[in-house]
Amino acid sequence: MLTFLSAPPRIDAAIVDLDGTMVDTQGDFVAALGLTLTELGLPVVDRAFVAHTVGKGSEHLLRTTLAHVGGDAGLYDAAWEAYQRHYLAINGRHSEVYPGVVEGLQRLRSAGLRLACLTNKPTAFALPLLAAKGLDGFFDLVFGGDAFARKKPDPLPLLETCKALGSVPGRTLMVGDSSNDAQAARAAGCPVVLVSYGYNHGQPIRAVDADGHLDRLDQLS
Ligand SMILES: O=C(O)COP(=O)(O)O
Ligand SMILES: [Mg+2]
Repeated sequence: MLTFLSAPPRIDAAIVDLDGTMVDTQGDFVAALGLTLTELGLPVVDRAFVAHTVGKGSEHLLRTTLAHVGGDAGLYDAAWEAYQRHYLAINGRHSEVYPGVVEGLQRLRSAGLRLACLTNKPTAFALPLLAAKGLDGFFDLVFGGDAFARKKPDPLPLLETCKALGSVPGRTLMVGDSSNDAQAARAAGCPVVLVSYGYNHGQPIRAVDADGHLDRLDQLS
């Protein structure tokens, strides 16, 4: 499965990140934040701001956005209610599956691996997005950022996902797009490969320690 690595580990299962790895969701984040900020009478944010800020969950994105546009921290609860409402209404409308993702997931499944999607996005956003993009059928399990007590880059969500998959971390491949995924994988003891086209807080992904870097998920072979 990881023949592009010099010493490929044996893999029984894979954990795949969602935003920036399988689906380019930047447009959904910009749209839902725009509707939320407009409702609150605040200025909107652009794509570049979202690309730098996304990755540590929706609560972090919203708090950072409010601070960036000069919104009072006391607005957070109202903003969170509005953001969830708007995000669920537009979920997937401004998002695209990256080239090679379907083929890559098909390869992982044909290799007999159990698959989980593990994202920092709330589970209630992740499930309908995967379904809308026709990706839900690939996954035995889907866990969002609210599924466990801590989010990536903490290793806890990976360790819990390995347990749920019935697979040991050393044989469970993490596929992600950011240092959150890589740090969580390293701390959990999972091999990790990173895609080159995602968000990674606006930083170069090849500088992030990983077992390999891919330009498309169908390079997994
Ligand atoms: O919602 C986010 O902040 C990013 O989610 P991800 O873990 O799927 O990249
Ligand atoms: Mg990601």
